[in-house]
Amino acid sequence: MENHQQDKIICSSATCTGCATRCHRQQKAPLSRDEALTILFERVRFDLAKEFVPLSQALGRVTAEPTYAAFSVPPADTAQHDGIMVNWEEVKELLAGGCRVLSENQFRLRVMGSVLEEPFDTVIPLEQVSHLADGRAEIRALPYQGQGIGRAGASIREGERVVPANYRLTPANLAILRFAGVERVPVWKKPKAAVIPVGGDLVGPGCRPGPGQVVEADSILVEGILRECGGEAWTEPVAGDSEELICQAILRALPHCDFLILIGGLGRSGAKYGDYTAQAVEKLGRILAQGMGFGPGGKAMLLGEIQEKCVVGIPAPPHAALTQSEQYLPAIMERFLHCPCYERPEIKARLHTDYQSGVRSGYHPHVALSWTEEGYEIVPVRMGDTVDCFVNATGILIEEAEDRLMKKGEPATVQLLWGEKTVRRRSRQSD
Ligand SMILES: Nc1nc2c(c(=O)[nH]1)N[C@H]1C(S)=C(S)[C@@H](COP(=O)(O)OP(=O)(O)OC[C@H]3O[C@@H](n4cnc5c(N)ncnc54)[C@H](O)[C@@H]3O)O[C@H]1N2
Ligand code: MOO
Repeated sequence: MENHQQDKIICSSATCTGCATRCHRQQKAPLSRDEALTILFERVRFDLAKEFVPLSQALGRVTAEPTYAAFSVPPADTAQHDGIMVNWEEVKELLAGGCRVLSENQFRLRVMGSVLEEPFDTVIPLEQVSHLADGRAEIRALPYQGQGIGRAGASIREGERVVPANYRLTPANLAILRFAGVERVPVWKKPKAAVIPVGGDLVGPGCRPGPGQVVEADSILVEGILRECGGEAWTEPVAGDSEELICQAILRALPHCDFLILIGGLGRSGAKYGDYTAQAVEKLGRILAQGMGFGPGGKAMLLGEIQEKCVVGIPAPPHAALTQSEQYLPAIMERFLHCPCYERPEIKARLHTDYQSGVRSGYHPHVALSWTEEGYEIVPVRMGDTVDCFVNATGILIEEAEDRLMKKGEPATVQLLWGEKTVRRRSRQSD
């Protein structure tokens, strides 16, 4: 198990970088996000039940099975335009005999959408027909056989697969399902997550924090990301700083959710310094990975399992919660829903300043982008729980290498938080 807390040689230094102890914490490379998720996905089940929902409630839901057309559309052969229905063989013979005039019983005037009538098999559009005063019709040329007919099932065939399984339903999908006679669709039940903030220093929403206190805000971030991915999430009361209180909160929430998110109490010094979350997870289940790659916050990130359910520990400093939640939670939701949850286009851009990646991991900070004549430039935002980081950032800088000084002007990968229209509109003025 890659759990640093179980290493035998471990120092108690608060700063775990480059010290002389050479403990296991320094010698082991942290797991990457993908390695940690692979361990989680191997050990924990991510099963969801199916449910049928009416089309009116199916937007954005993910299909659990393919859906098939209940009937053919159109249900019968129909005229594709206003015109006259004719029998093609009869018209051919008339024209061969040098006559272009049809008597009243040789055609029928019909509007678009009219069902084809025996013995007719072709529709000549009105624009190509002259009506004579005596009720007869004159045509100009021989149409091709079957011209102007929309065949039964030409749009949709009865039994045809309309939407495959594991497909997130769009408005267009709902329209074609309705057209094909499907009114209830099988979808995966939304993955349900209970969120438990941990910390005696937290005060509720709308409260003014006193010295040493902070408003509990990480849960609304986590809930929002989960909902954007198609999940259902709610926040439990804050758990105080003790193993027992955290265990009680976990056991209260666990029966009602598919997976559990704990926020905070994950400091690497553990219980010795008042952080009990990892200890509580170990007491009730097991830690599968802790202390993963890329900062901010990766050192405290935890994945575990309690009663066969996935447990995620998110570091609490808000910018760390932001970074880690955005990188882990959509991946977990994708595992539940078998379909992409959060797609961010990646671009290459040039660094406007030097950046230092994490000492024992990579770096995924939020950044602003500046749109210039030569393309995008990556401009830092003010880190931490700042408006700059939470509002003005338009991308995430992706650097996997550890302990690397990225130099000004160097190309780097950025995940865009929006499409380019928004990113350019919010383009940061760089100096
Ligand atoms: N001895 C060490 N201490 C710490 C280390 C370390 O390596 N050695 N790493 C630091 C780093 S880096 C991180 S990241 C944090 C991980 O912190 P926790 O997840 O344990 O966070 P807490 O201690 O519970 O809280 C930190 C801070 O965040 C604010 N906070 C907490 N909960 C919320 C919430 N729900 N909403 C908004 N803000 C929240 C609050 O100001 C807390 O004081 O560990 C460091 N320590
Ligand atoms: O891991 Mo933390 O880098 O202070 O947020």
